[in-house]
Amino acid sequence: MAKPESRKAKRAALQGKATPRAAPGAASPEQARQAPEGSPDGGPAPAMFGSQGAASALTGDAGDENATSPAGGLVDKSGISMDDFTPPGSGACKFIGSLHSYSFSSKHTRERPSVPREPVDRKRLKRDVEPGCSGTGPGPDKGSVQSPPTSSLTATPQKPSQSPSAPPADVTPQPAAEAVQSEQSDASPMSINEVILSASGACKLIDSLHSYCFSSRQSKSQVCCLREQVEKKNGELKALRQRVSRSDSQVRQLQEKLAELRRVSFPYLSSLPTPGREPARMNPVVEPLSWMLGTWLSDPPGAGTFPTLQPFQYLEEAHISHVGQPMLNFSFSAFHPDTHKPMHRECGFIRLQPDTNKVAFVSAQNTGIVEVEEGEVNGQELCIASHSIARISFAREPHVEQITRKFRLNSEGKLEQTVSMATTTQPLTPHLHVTYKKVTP
Ligand code: HEM
Repeated sequence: MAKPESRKAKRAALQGKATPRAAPGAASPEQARQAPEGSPDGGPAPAMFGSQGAASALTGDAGDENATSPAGGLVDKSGISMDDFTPPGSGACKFIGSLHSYSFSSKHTRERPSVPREPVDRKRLKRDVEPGCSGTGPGPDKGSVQSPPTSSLTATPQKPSQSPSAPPADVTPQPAAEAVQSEQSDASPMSINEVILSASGACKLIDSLHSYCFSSRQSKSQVCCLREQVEKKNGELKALRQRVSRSDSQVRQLQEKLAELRRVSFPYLSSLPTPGREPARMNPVVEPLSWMLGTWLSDPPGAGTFPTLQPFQYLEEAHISHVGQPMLNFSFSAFHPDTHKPMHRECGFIRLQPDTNKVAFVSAQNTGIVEVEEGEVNGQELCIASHSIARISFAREPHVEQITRKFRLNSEGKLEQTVSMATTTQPLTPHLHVTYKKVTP
């Protein structure tokens, strides 16, 4: 609520618009009474500019828009003229004046639209009725209080209470503070004045705006940079996808070609069991040898001996399987324990004479030997001895002349193989011993 004194001061200022405007130092006695005591020349010292009372004396009433300046200068719709904010000899005021220029232009710009905003209309209406309005219409003060602010620039950022460097509210003399309240509610150009007069606060505000502009520009350039990178990566991704797609189609073509070749070259392959098919049921004939089935790995490494040889070690994989036929298929592959280089290899079949425990062991070895061993299976032990041995014509000497083997499943569930042999130079002597651990069912 504006006190009567404040309203009176405003009314006086309003009336004073018809007369040449007084110089800042020649404010009305009432305004002079409101000025802070510390003012050097009784004029509008910076602290005094924070007082709405002083500002009111300079500019006239808030509702006095588009009034003509007494000096004949340009006056804003709100009654503000540039002269009001640029007292001679004040550097700060010049700076503030530039802000006012912005404020003015901003205000004009915002009021330029073809469809005027409601507050503007209301103000214009108020201006029109003011001179002839004595009782029924709103008076200058009343109208000012009811009118919403026409410019956000004139009110929000420039309130002393919101500016960190603005003079504290309790420093303002009481009448002036009341005037401030009155003028704030009017959203008059006085509000602009008030904030502009707190120069350091305005500077900080502008600085912060500058830094915002700068960081915004930086961010924009970073965003541009990132966009370029993203576009580049998208291009690369597209190229890679095309390559993958080409590769996929090539793989498909090769698979089709391979299938075609298989059909042409091996017409019978198409009838072979597929890998996903269930394993064949074991033929009952070979059931006494079922304990040998599986894939086995030497554990520990096999040990080799012979009178003519240095003892040696080896790794060996034994694979013993069936395909439903009355026999087992086997392959033994030995490797060097350090280099894993392939060494001795052999593969063949183990047959059982039906309804007996007689076993025939048929093997072909990479050393050029083919042999048949025969023997018996008893429980989980198979003992066999060479029945016939043949070799290639250029087989190395000394030639093996006799071979005996023993397979057994030990108490630990491991498979053991023991091999002895006789050569043209040595009698029957142990040559190999290896224990295998099962690695597949
Ligand atoms: C039943 C199967 C095998 C037979 C009949 C056989 C036979 C022979 C014979 C006749 C020799 C020559 C001995 C001499 O020079 O006095 C030999 C040597 C040798 N055997 Fe076997 N062997 C068999 C399995 C293996 C296995 C599984 C290994 C494991 C790596 C192996 C490793 C060797 C080695 C390292 C030598 C000495 C170097 C060589 O002559 O290559 N043998 N073997």
